[in-house]
Amino acid sequence: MPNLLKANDLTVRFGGLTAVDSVELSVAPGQVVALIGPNGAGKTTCFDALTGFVQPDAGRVELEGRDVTGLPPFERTRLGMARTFQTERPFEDLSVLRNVLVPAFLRHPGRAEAEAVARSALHRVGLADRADQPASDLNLARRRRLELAKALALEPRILFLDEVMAGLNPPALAEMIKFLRDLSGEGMAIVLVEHILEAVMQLADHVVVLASGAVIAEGKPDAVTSDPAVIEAYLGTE
Ligand SMILES: Nc1ncnc2c1ncn2[C@@H]1O[C@H](COP(=O)(O)OP(=O)(O)OP(=O)(O)O)[C@@H](O)[C@H]1O
Repeated sequence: MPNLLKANDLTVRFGGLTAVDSVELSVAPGQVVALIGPNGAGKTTCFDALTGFVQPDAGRVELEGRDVTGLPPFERTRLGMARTFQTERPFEDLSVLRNVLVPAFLRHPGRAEAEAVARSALHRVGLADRADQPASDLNLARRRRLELAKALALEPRILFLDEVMAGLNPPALAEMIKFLRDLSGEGMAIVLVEHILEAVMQLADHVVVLASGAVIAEGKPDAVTSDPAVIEAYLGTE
């Protein structure tokens, strides 16, 4: 299957620190790729460079063969990329529906169409019955689902999820894993930054391990998590 997303030689420096060091990555439609690695390994910075929130110092990002390296996030969004953030930031006083309408309007300027897209995204994540509540009423698991609904309302072809499972209790975690599996089964490509290895093992088709900004291992979840270099990277720094 041809690649949907491809990154070549992606490099981000902060002063003397190379936070992302010549990373190569490709993602096919429907594929779940997990970026893992110890704290400070460069996962979020790599995400930021892929989605346009940080401009890389070197390298290239392609979406369906088109060079998007210089494009700002909103233009990448228009081309089919959507992301969630490590800390969810809903408009607390707005209703759950209105929170999802904001991204839906980016693609659909007409109210009726935007609302249909927003309601469908809420339905998808199991929040349809909360549409009229203020976002501030939602518990952590539902706030995470709201973040997903906001991303889905952008009608992406590739979703970037930054630690969407952190802090979830076991039933909420299992629900999220099932939901993401279903999405990928429908052809959605997903790139995850995730610390919960149990979720990575269950979800990822391909795991990329970063340490000090560089890829130190990649492959199937089982092979990667038993790789001595990976174990060493985790034990050596945490
Ligand atoms: N804006 C910035 N300015 C300077 N240094 C930064 C900046 N953002 C990140 N860094 C540094 O870059 C390195 C990679 O950070 P990053 O947050 O990408 O790692 P991470 O793997 O996502 O970590 P965590 O798992 O803790 O979220 C770290 O050393 C961090 O301190």
